Amino acid sequence: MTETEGLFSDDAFDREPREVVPGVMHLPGWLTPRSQSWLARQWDDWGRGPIPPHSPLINGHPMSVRLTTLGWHWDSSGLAPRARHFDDAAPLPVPDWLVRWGRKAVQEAYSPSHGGSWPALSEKEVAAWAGDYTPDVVLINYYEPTARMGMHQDKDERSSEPVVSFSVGDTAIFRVGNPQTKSKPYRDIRLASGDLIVFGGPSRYMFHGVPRILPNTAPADCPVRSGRFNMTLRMTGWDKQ
Ligand SMILES: O=C(O)CCC(=O)C(=O)O
Ligand SMILES: [Fe+2]
Repeated sequence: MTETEGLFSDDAFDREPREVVPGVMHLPGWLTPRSQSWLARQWDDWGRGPIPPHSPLINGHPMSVRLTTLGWHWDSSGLAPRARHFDDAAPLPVPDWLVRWGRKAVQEAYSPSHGGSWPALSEKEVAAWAGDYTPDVVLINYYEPTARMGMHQDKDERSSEPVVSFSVGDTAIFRVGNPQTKSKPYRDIRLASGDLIVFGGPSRYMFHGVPRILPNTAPADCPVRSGRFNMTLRMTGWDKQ
């Protein structure tokens, strides 16, 4: 990015909650530094679980991120209760505290106080809906500063409830696309450490990706010294039986 682009990008002005496009709410700095540290520490514990961080293959090529999951296993063929390539291990469960964070995220992101055009519900209606939000799968990605993620849709879930995404560590350029194509129109926004983004409704199946990580941009007190974690909470709508 040139200096001029940096000066005039949307984010240079605005670290307030905002609707990026209908259904996509960005709440900068939503996680406290303490919560960010907590999440970073969990990665170490989760990584020692039955499914160690690994780079799934997409069309035979390893992704540049390292991934582990909670609740369900993910690979390019979709979600499964057990991990074929890891001795059929079952992932660790989604902890209750993370479900609660997901509910709070949905409630706050879609609060009418932020002026989003979707879902056009009252505060009370949003609270009732958010109270039922029960994510049963979490994908946790670690990006080295050189890692990226190509444009894709999150569509392995049957449920169309929103995706809740938390970021910790270096800032990412996050590409908010459209539901039809991997190409334009899209908008690039910065997801910094502690940012929350929620995408649902008309944007639940938008294409999105991470074209770039901005190295050495994590806050000084962030326990992630290099690179970035992102975790996405989702409801699968699938039954394990
Ligand atoms: O790292 C991000 O912000 C996005 C991750 C993502 O799109 C995914 O895990 O499906
Ligand atoms: Fe995604």
